[in-house]
Amino acid sequence: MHHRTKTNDEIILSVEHLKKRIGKRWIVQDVSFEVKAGEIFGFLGPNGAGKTTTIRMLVDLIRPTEGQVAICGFDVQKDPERALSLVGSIVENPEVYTYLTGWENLEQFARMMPGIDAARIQEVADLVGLDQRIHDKVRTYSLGMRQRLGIAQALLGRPKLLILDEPTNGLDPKGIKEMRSFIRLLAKEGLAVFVSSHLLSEIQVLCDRVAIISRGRVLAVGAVNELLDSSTGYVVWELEPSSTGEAMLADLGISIVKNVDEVLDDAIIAGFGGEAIVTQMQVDQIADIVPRLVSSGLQVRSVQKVIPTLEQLFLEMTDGEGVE
Ligand SMILES: Nc1ncnc2c1ncn2[C@@H]1O[C@H](COP(=O)(O)OP(=O)(O)OP(=O)(O)O)[C@@H](O)[C@H]1O
Repeated sequence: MHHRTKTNDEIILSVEHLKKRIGKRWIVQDVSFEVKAGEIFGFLGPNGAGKTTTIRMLVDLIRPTEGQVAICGFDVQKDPERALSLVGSIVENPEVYTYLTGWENLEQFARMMPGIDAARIQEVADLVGLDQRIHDKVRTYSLGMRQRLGIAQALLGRPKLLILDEPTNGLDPKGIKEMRSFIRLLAKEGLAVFVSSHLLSEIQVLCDRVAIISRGRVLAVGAVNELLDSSTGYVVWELEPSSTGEAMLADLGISIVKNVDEVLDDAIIAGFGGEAIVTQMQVDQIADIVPRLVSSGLQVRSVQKVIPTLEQLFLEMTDGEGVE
C-alpha cells in the first residue's frame, strides 16, 4: 500500500514556528514542517485542530502572529507576490461558474494571470483528464469533475506547490480513487503537494509523509506507516477452537482486549464471527505468532490488522489527553 514518489531534496514549502492568536486564544500554537519537491505531504488533524487557519497563513489570507512561511525560499509575508506565484490552491478559489464551460472558466481565470495562453489551458485540461468534456457546461459535471476543474485552475500558473484542503470531501468511492491517482501523477511530475484531511485512512494511502496536528500543535511528523508502526495496533483473530486460541495468545504474552466495544468499531467486529479475539500488540509480531498457533494444532481462520482510527492514534499520542 505504501507509495513512493521521486522526491529530490529541494525544499518547496518551509513553515517555521507558525503561530496564530485570535483574540485571547492561540488557534495555532507552534507549527513547523517542510515539504519537498515531488512529495505528497498530509496535514492531518481532527476538526478544529487548526488546519484551515494554518493553510490560510500559508497562502497569505491571514497574517501569522509569529513564525515564517517560505515558498522556494521566498517569504510569504515579505515577498508575497513572488512566493504566491509559485502556489496553486483550491482553498479559497473564485467560484466556478456553472453556466460556463470548463474551458471558459479556465479562460476567465487565466485573464488574471500573465502569460497563460490557450495552449496552456489545453495542457491543464488534458492533465486533469477533462479534455473530452472541457467544452461542456460545468453544470453537467460531476462533483469529481468540478474538483478537477478547480485543480486545473490551480495548475494554470505552473506552480511548484499545490495546496488542497480536504480534496476528496463529498466524492464517491470512484471519485476518491481517481482523485488519488491524479494527485500521485502530479507529484511524480515533481510538484510538491500539500493535502489537509481529517481522515487518517485517506492520508495513509495517499501521502509520503504527514504532520499530525491537534489543538494547534504538531504532535508528530513522519512517514505514516512509521507513525502507525511505532504505535501498537489492534489485531482481530478467528481461531478454532477459540478459547484455546485465546489462552495461547495470552501465554505468548499478547494482551487480550476485553472492552472490545470501546476500542473498535461495531462494523469491524460484525465482520468477524462472534468468537473473534481482539488483541492489542505490535503488529509486526503476527508473522511470528501464526506459525506457533498452527504448529500447536489450532486452526487459524483469519487474522486481521485493524488500522487505528485517527482518534485512537491521537489518544495514544496525547496519552489520553483527548481530542476536541
Ligand atoms: N476567526 C476566528 N475567530 C475565532 N475563532 C476561530 C477563528 N478561526 C478559527 N477559529 C477557531 O479555531 C479553531 C481551529 O479552527 P480551524 O478552522 O483552523 O480548524 P480545522 O482544523 O481546519 O478544522 P475544520 O476541519 O473543522 O475546519 C476552531 O476551534 C475554530 O473555531
